[in-house]
Amino acid sequence: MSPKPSSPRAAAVSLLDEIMGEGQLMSDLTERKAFQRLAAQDRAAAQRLATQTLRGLERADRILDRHLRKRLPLGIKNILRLGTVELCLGGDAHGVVNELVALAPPPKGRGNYRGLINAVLRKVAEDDVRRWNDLRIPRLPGWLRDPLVEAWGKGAINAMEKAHFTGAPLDLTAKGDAAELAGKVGGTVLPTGSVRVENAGQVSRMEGYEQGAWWVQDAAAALPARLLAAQPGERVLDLCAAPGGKTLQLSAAGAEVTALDISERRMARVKDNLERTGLTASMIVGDALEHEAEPYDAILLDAPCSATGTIRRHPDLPFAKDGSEFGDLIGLQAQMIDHALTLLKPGGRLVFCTCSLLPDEGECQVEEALLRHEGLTVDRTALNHPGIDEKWITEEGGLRLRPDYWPELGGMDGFYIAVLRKP
Ligand SMILES: C[S@@+](CC[C@H](N)C(=O)[O-])C[C@H]1O[C@@H](n2cnc3c(N)ncnc32)[C@H](O)[C@@H]1O
Repeated sequence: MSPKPSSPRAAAVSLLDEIMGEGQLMSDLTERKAFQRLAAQDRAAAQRLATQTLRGLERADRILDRHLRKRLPLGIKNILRLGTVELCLGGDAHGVVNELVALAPPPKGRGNYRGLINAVLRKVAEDDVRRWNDLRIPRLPGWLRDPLVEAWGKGAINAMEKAHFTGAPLDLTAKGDAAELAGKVGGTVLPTGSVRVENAGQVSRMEGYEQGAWWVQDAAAALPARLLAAQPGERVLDLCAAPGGKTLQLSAAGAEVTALDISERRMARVKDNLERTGLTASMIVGDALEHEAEPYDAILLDAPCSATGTIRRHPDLPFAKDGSEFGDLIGLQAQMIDHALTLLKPGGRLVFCTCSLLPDEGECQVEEALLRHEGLTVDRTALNHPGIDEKWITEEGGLRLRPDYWPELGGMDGFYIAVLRKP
């Protein structure tokens, strides 16, 4: 069931239905016309409701299991999940229950979902709200938890799940001076140079947005371009560029940047971002594997990947995906590394990175690239950057970033980064 998104709650339930029922990602769904027809504040509210429901889904299901005797259609279950999470997070019972009851179809024959939703949510409001904080931190689904436990151990995964449940603050990259920006937006400068803002409101209303003084970019996602350390006038290729956070960093460093991405729709966002910030880059819509050009001084390859490092910000991913596409992505990443090396000058540097927690998309890719390409080396000295903890450096000389790092500062996205040097 997919109610018309006439209100934030209706839109949030539709998002949940399509994420869990059809394997769609929230970032794609929120760009659709039906969603865009909502007012800006309703869109934000719907996303917030769907996001908090996904973060608390396991807890909601544990509570609901005590009240439900039979399997329900996904749409009805999602109404109950959203209501349970809202009530447990302090939502007003009267308003929440009444509106959610109306989202179910009217009673027909023996099916009365409205009556069921009303009865169950009222019980939740009376009996279960106080239990919420005693329930365990929601776990990742087995298809993702198992390989991650194998890679990083149970303790680390528990800590990552805590970070996923907590969510993420807003991180900005300054076009100019980070300390000055932090002062203007009421943020703090992180050890690696990003600016972190707690409890930020609407991004487009923040100081400096219109002037393009900064862009939104997680602290971990800002590191690949920092480690590439582009010099003024260098020819740099951003091989999978959209929506363009790293392109902006390379351009702000004074490099002559070519930004390439296969997606025309996503490249339009690179264009918007360049316009807002007053930065420049040549833009190409095309397949990275087919790109030919004069050799570049440096290449940044932020390859398409499982995005499992971004679950703090995108809690829909574990519910929309099941890992079946990851094998193809791993193959594509290796092909991209090989092709990127053909586009690089001798002595040039290739920064390979993925926002993934899976070693197959990080450490293993680099180990295998070193075996395939004689003379290719990992530049460990490039990791000599403020804020980088030695413990993050991997055996092969890359950088492993995880959501459970910096817990006292508010965490970071999961990422893998390595700076490779062509012989
Ligand atoms: C991780 S995202 C890049 C994020 C970007 N670097 C940033 O910082 O904003 C990966 C990108 O790879 C692009 N992509 C996927 N397959 C590609 C291909 N064969 N050639 C070029 N780009 C591709 C996707 O469209 C997506 O925008």
